[in-house]
Amino acid sequence: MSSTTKPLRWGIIATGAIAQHFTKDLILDPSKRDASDVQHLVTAVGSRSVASAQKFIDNILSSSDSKDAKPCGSYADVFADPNVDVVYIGTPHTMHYDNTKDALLAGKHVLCEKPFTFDLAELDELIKIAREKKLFLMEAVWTRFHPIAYAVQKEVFSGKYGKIQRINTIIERELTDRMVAPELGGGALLDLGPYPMTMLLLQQHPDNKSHASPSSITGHMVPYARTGVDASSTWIVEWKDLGVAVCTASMTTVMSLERSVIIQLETAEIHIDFPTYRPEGFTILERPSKKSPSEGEKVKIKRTHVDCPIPKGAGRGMEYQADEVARCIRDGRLESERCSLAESRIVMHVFDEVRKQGKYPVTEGKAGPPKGL
Ligand SMILES: NC(=O)C1=CN([C@@H]2O[C@H](COP(=O)(O)OP(=O)(O)OC[C@H]3O[C@@H](n4cnc5c(N)ncnc54)[C@H](OP(=O)(O)O)[C@@H]3O)[C@@H](O)[C@H]2O)C=CC1
Ligand SMILES: O=C1OC[C@@H](O)[C@H](O)[C@H]1O
Repeated sequence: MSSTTKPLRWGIIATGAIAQHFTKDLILDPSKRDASDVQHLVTAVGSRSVASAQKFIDNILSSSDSKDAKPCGSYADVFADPNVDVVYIGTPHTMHYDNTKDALLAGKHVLCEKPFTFDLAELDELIKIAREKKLFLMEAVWTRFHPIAYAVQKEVFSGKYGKIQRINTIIERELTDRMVAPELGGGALLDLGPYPMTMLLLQQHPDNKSHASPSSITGHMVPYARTGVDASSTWIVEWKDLGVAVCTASMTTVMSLERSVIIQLETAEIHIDFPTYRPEGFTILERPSKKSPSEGEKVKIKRTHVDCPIPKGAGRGMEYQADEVARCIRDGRLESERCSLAESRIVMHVFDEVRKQGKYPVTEGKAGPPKGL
């Protein structure tokens, strides 16, 4: 850590599971992951109860440079704190819009958990406010910053295996109460769907900020009997000239499958390991020729496994996105190129369409029913 680096001062909103994971990674020494140009400090923690904020500080921050973070018994107190530069939002989905909006209106930069918002209309409003107020805004798509994301893109865009023909990507996780609560925007699509979409977009858009919307979206949802949200969703997305992708997000089964993504190129397949949200390796399977084998012919496939671990000294892998936020804010950039708002917009647009076709139930959350139902 360079002593001249000015720390970015974070306010953490909510004290739940992911806010804890993120904050533990955030306070790790950046120089241990070759990120000596940034420094992070947590200056405030906001919760619906001040006791919970204090407990979070005691458990997570007490032996760090951030030990003096202020416990706040409301999110509003964090937004109003002059010692906070950027707010991390770790509340349930249906609160992301209100929380992000309040933070932006209070003049804070924002990093918000996935899914960014409940629908595209909400996201567009947030982008408008951020641009008007010249504030940084990004969805916390941590996988985009993992070593494997860069390594797979390098293989795909090298051109040596030809163009992408198809992508097949799947995520499966055991459900929790939050994940099936309609009023919290529960369901497989919104909770898990961002990961297949990230895997897909990383391979489709080398510049990470294409504005092209898919030429077709077809969605199917299987309801979860107890609450009516989607227990699993499958959607097919197609871009002109970019091949077709089949994505699945499911809470019905949890299998130890061998791969989370299959990228089929003209002369090779790339299989990315599980789990879809944090893979650390992939296999390249090269075919000897583009032609189909003749009957009885044994095709020799060359298999190369590539390890891409989150390096030792790093945490769970949530800190890389925080480094990106710090660099963007330091350099006066209002948006990340690697995790662009255009890509988040495509995700929300696809989800809106899948929910419409899959007949996702009207939510009682603050965000209201998905537009178009
Ligand atoms: N990037 C990633 O890898 C992950 C991202 N996520 C995303 O993070 C968000 C939160 O998920 P997660 O941390 O698992 O959820 P939790 O239920 O563990 O935590 C959510 C927190 O939000 C606050 N909250 C405010 N209002 C409510 C409410 N009505 N009901 C419940 N909690 C409320 C609470 O904090 P308090 O009491 O302090 O106010 C609560 O602890 C989700 O949008 C999810 O998609 C989740 C897991 C992984
Ligand atoms: O974002 C997520 O990634 C990891 C999963 O365990 C979690 O349920 C989900 O919200």
